[in-house]
Amino acid sequence: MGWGNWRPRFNFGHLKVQSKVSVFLTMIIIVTCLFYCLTGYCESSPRPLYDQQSSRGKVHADDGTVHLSQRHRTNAQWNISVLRQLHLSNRFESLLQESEDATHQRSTDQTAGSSNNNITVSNNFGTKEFPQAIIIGVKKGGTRALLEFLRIHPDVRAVGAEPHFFDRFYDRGLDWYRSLMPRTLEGQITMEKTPSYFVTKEAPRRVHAMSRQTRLIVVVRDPVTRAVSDYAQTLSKTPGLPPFQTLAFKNGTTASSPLAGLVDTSWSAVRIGVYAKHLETWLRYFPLRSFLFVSGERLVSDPAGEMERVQDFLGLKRVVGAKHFYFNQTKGFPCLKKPEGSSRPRCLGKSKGRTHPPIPQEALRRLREFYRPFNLKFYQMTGQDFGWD
Ligand SMILES: Nc1ncnc2c1ncn2[C@@H]1O[C@H](COP(=O)(O)OS(=O)(=O)O)[C@@H](OP(=O)(O)O)[C@H]1O
Repeated sequence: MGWGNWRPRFNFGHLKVQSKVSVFLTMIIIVTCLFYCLTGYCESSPRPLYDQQSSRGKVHADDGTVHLSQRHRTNAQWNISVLRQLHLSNRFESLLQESEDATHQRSTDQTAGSSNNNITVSNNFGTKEFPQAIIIGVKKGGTRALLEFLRIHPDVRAVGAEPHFFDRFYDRGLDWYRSLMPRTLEGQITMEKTPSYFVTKEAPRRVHAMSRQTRLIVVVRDPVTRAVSDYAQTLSKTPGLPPFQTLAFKNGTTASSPLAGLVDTSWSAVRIGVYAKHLETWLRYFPLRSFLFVSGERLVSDPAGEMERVQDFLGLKRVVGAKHFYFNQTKGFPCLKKPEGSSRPRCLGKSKGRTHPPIPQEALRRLREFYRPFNLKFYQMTGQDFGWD
C-alpha cells in the first residue's frame, strides 16, 4: 500500500518538475524571441537608407565613420549593406558642401566618438588606399562637379575636401595622406581632387613617386572664361579688388591702352590657363595615356556623355548616366536628380556657377589672342580640339 501510494506520487511529482522546467524554458525562448524582434534583429534586410536616416537622423559615412544604434552592431552583413547605401547617399549629401574651400582639417577621416545618443561605430570595413585616380585640375574648370558626379558611382570613394597633399602638405608624408582617404572595399577605387596640382611644379614628380600607375584627370575650360571665373571668385572674397583688365595686363594697363596685349602671366588667373605649359611638366613623368582631359564645357552641356568617357577611362562600369541629371533652369547648370537614398534633387553650391562680372570686350579679345597659340599646342598635345578658338 505504502509502496502503491508512493509510486504514483513520485511519478506525478516528477512530471510536474519536468513540465515546470519546460514551461520555464518555453517562456525564456518566447521572451528572447520577442526581445530580439523588438530590438530589430528580426529584420532580414536593411530598410531603405532614407528610412534609416529619418528614423535615426544621425547616420554619417562620408567621413568613414558610421553612427549606428547598438542593435545593429553585430550584424556584419547588414552593416556592409548599409555602408554601401551610405556611400551612395553621401555622394549627394556632399553636394551641399562647399568643400573646395575646406582645409585638410575638415578632411574626411574623423575619428570615432560622438556625443550623440547613438553608439559610434568606426567604419572598419575595407582599407585606406592611396588614390588610384586624381582630379589634378584645373581650378574653376568644373572639378567639383566632376567629383560629385563620380561619387554617385558605387565603386568610387573620394575625399570630399581637397587634401592639397602634393602642393601644400607634402612634408606630412604619404602615411598622413593615405590616412585622409576613405576606406574602400574590394573593387572600389579611391579618388581625390585638388585642382592646384596641375600648376604645381613639384606635383608630377611627387605623384609619380607615390605611384606611376596613377590615373590623372584634368577638367579644362576655355582659359579666358576660366580666368574670369577665377577673378569672380577672388572678387567675391575681396570686394575692393582692382578691375580684371588692370590685373590681366602688365603695368596696370587697360585693354584700350597702347600697352594692352602685354598679358601679365605672373597673375595666377592668367597663368593657370596656359595649359600646354603645365601639361609639359606632367608629361615628363607620365605618358599621355595616364591622362583624361575632360571638357569643362561639355560637362555642363552633356554631363552624361562626359561621364561616360570618365567611367571608361577609370575602368568603371557605366553607372552614372543621363538618368542621374536634370537641367536646373534657375541654376543654369545640370544638377543631380533625386537618387536612391536621397530625398530630393541637388545642385552644387552657390560658389559654383557664379555670375561673372562684366569685362570689357577688348580685354577678352586680347586675352583670347594671347591664349590661341597655347590652346592650339594643347590640342596638339592631347589630340583633342576643345573648340575654344
Ligand atoms: N553642374 C554644375 N553646377 C555648377 N557649376 C558647374 C557645373 N558643372 C560645371 N560647373 C562649373 O564649375 C565651375 C567651378 O569649377 P571648380 O569646381 O573646378 O572650381 S574650384 O577650382 O574647385 O574652385 C563653375 O564656374 P563658375 O560658373 O565660374 O562659377 C561652373 O561653371
